[in-house]
Amino acid sequence: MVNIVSNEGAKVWIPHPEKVWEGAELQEDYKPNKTTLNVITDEKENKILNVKSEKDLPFLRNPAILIGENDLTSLSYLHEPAVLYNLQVRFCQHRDIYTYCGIVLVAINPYDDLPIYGQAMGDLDPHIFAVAEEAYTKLEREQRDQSIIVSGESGAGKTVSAKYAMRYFATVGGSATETQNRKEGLGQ
Ligand SMILES: Nc1ncnc2c1ncn2[C@@H]1O[C@H](COP(=O)(O)OP(=O)(O)OP(=O)(O)O)[C@@H](O)[C@H]1O
Repeated sequence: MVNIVSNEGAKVWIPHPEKVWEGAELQEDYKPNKTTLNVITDEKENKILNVKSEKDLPFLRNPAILIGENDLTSLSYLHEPAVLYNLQVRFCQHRDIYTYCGIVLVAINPYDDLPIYGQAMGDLDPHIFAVAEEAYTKLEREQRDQSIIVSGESGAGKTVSAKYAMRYFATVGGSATETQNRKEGLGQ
């Protein structure tokens, strides 16, 4: 994605050897004939970026009001640093491990037992139960098989996610069967 707005004062992401990305602010307007761009990082360090063409311009940061959105598609700028930062803010500040990206649910492995698999859950909150519920509702409404694809690297949490999806199905499916059994038991 090429950033179009590159004026002095623009908030950007620049590569960092350890943090991967760090926040910075342009100290001058970008002009096509320039090959460098002065920035000042959030740590107040002056840096000079090599900019041979528009393609080398740093990624623009999203406005602060959008940070922490529960759906990545709501972000004005959707690129690697924007995605990572949004997920980081949600997880580190609010312990939210789930974030939507459209119909995809992104899950961060918290390596911790969080109290997020109980009953209380907002309708719009991204959650593995919400994904399972959507599949189950469509299964019933459309009478067609549904698939949930769980992917990620080793240790990412695929088995645990699948387990919670199965727990949801067992709960809603189980209660329907129990209701049916009860009805049959009552001769209904
Ligand atoms: N939602 C979660 N909440 C708490 N801990 C989790 C969660 N997801 C994963 N973990 C932790 O991470 C460990 C690894 O997760 P999991 O076994 O699901 O990974 P995986 O993607 O299936 O790995 P592999 O591909 O190697 O089988 C779990 O044993 C658990 O300790």
